[in-house]
Amino acid sequence: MKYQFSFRNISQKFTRPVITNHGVWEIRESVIIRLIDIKGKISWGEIAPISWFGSETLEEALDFCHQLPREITSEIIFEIILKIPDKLPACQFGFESALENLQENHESLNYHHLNFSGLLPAGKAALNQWQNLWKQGYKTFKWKIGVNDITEELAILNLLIDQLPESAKLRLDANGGLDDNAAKLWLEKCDNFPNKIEFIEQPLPVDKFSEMLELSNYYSTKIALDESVATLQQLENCYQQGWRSIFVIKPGIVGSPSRLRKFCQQHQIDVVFSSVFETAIGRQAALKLAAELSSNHRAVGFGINHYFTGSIPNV
Ligand SMILES: O=C(O)CCC(=O)C1=CC=C[C@@H](O)[C@@H]1C(=O)O
Ligand SMILES: [Mg+2]
Repeated sequence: MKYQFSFRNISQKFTRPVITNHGVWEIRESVIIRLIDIKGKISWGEIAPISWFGSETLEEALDFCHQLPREITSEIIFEIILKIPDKLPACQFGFESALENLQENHESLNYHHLNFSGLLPAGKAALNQWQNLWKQGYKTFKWKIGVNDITEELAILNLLIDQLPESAKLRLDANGGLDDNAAKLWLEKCDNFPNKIEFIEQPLPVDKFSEMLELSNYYSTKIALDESVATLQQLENCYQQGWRSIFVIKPGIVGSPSRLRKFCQQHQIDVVFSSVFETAIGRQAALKLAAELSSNHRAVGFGINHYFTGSIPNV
């Protein structure tokens, strides 16, 4: 079957910049791809790279799209997908999702059984943001650490824990921004609140795997790898090296959905699915995978709508 292929670079301004140890992120750019079959059926896909996490850059994704023909067959798309090198994981996700949408009625997808985690702003702004999310039904919150001075952040954590309702859970995400001593301080602190702190995400940089493995065996607070398992290759490597605590998987940048399915079906891992701040197009494809592969109770990190205003830009 022949398809008309087109793509468009879009950008969305965050209403509130995403501030992490990686820096201040103000504009989210991604590539929306569109396939139209001879009957006029339209299928969408989204390529939403996060290069500082280890995916390709937006420019590399656009170059890849530019070199493709405007009219392609499903065989060529499949061939393209097989040929997309692992260094273009966001393209793998975008094209394979678009092809899957052509092949099945994905509207039937039901992911309403998933619980969602709401992302709190870094710093003390979290103290007056959690209530709005709680009112919207969020019971799990994620708060960025390693952004401000540790003494200040530990004091804010005390206030957050005092304020949060009994049933609320808190995740802390350091984005690899702590050193060994700071990571131990945070873990010691969190071990005092075993029913409140769900896990600390990526406390140390990606090159400190063995230190994180050691910490995960020493403290009761769980550690979740995120940047360390950003692509399928890294995910497989960390598993082979013995990681059995939590894996944060960002479907939008991890790579091929079919390869991810295979990995999660082969290994019963403790997984948290996480957004890459994609539009509803990428979100739907990512939540489809989360609904299929979330074998446990952990909330999915897709509570980020308050980070954008308005609807998807028209593509
Ligand atoms: O995982 C979530 O709860 C929301 C998404 C999220 O926190 C992130 C998405 C993309 C890049 C980062 O800023 C951040 C993360 O590190 O997990
Ligand atoms: Mg993270």
